[in-house]
Amino acid sequence: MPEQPEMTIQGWGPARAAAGDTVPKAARRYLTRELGWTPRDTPPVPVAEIELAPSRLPDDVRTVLVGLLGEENVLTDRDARLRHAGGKSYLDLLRRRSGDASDAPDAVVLPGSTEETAALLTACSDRGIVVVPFGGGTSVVGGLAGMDPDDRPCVVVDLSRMAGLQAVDVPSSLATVGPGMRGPQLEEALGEQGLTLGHLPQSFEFATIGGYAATRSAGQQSTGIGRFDDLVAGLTLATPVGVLELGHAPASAAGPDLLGLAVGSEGTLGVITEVRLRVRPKPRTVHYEGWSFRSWAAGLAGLQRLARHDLLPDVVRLSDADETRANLLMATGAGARALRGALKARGRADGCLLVLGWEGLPTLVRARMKTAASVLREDGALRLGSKVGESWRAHRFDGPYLRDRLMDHGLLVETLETAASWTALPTVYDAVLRALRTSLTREGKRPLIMTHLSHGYPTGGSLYFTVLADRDDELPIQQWLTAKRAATDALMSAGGTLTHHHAVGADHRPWLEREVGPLGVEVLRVVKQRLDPNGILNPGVLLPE
Ligand SMILES: Cc1cc2nc3c(=O)[nH]c(=O)nc-3n(C[C@H](O)[C@H](O)[C@H](O)COP(=O)(O)OP(=O)(O)OC[C@H]3O[C@@H](n4cnc5c(N)ncnc54)[C@H](O)[C@@H]3O)c2cc1C
Repeated sequence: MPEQPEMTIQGWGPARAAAGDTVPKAARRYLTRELGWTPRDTPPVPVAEIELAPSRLPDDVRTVLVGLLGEENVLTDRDARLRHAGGKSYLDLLRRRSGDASDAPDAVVLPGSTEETAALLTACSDRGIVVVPFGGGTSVVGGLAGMDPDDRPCVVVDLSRMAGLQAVDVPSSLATVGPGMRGPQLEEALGEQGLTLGHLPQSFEFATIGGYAATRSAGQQSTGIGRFDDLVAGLTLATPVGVLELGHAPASAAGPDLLGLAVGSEGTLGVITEVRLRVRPKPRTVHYEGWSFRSWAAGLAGLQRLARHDLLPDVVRLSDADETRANLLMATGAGARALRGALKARGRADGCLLVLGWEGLPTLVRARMKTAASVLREDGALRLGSKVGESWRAHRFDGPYLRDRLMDHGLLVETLETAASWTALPTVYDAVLRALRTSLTREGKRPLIMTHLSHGYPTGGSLYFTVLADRDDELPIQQWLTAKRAATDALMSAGGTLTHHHAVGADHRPWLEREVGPLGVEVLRVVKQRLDPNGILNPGVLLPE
């Protein structure tokens, strides 16, 4: 199996790049002007200085776990515990960069099969040990916080030993995959058989199949191929009280959908130990292109019409005017200069950029593109060509690397997302911008909020906000918590969902009751009580305190 590189502890990627480790000049200039930002050096403390309390794993529990998994698969060393402390949200990174690893587990265990996982869950349940399933560690909602009201010792279950493509049923387009497998390795293995899964979130390089299923992830192509929920045909869930095998036939009317209950359970009901995925042939044609709309409202209207006529492409990404301007002004090179010039010449300097991606059989792609183009032109859209689309595609995984560099120089950088109906989208958009601007504006400092619509549906779409602001060096955590709380209240009041794809985690759980109602929360509690009677599975996430 291809190797899966280890993630750095205080940021994104396999290791911090030594060369070119600065904010590009154009971005520095633009952000200084926009934000009232004072660029300064705010590097992370050396990893060796991160504080870590001694492991609290009782000796007798360690002996039991070693008996089940082998000495080499029960780790209590500093490096293993630090690598499994929390996820990759802005707040996670702030903590790790400041030397705080108080959320690190007491031990990391690596089961190799469903049977071993089930046995370790029963052992931990019997002994009151908290268990947090861990995929790629890319949660941005505190999904790995391991917070337990009773402060019991905590074990992280790392699924990287279960990371293989186990079987492919080509006629049925089904692949059976270990939960710890990451996207690039899965795509490589499927590609050898002419197949693809096509799930491409921005965290693609490090997130895992089990993590996608546990959080109901959405990828950049989810408009075309569906969200991860749609790609899961079945899965195996190991719980402290037994193993559930869910999803056998291509479709079923045998009662309520238990598979749907496991997908999105965020490690609170069990550990996903195998996933059966719907795969497809690799596309024969791939075409990405850029368009420009005069305004955000015109862009939304254009996409809405495409959605109504079932003409949405596989990738849809409409940037608002602020995101378009920021991307154009921070981009460097001859291509970016030419695009800026062309847009200015055609009176579109303040317009909104739309990236569309089409994949599949050549004749179908051509026909879909032609029909969609005529609809978009009726809405006043201007075709910019494939260079713009290809440039976005080439850089689509760059964002998190730049985030590290911006954090090195005193910036707050975070994202949030929601989804709403076509009718509610403009109100949700306005409400979130207002809330973020109000909470992040201080003397001489204002935030830059860049928004795009991605993931189009017949009934609406998802909004994704990227927030940059000069960091409050005294109270950086409080600064973001205040803004996030205001934005979440605003988007829910305006008709948006609590989360379209980041999941609930620890950060969103105070709002879950508002999303599903008190009875909805009660139903989830009853299911958890049955599968996890001692409440050891990821106690700090999903369900409100
Ligand atoms: C830079 C960046 C970009 C991102 N972009 C996207 C995006 O485009 N789309 C998107 O949907 N998300 C995105 N995310 C969020 C994150 O990548 C997803 O939530 C992803 O699905 C998490 O996968 P993971 O393997 O890293 O899971 P982890 O972070 O390890 O875990 C996430 C949650 O799932 C649980 N879990 C993990 N594995 C299992 C398992 N086998 N069984 C049971 N529970 C399990 C954990 O306990 C935790 O609660 C992004 C995150 C970052 C940092």
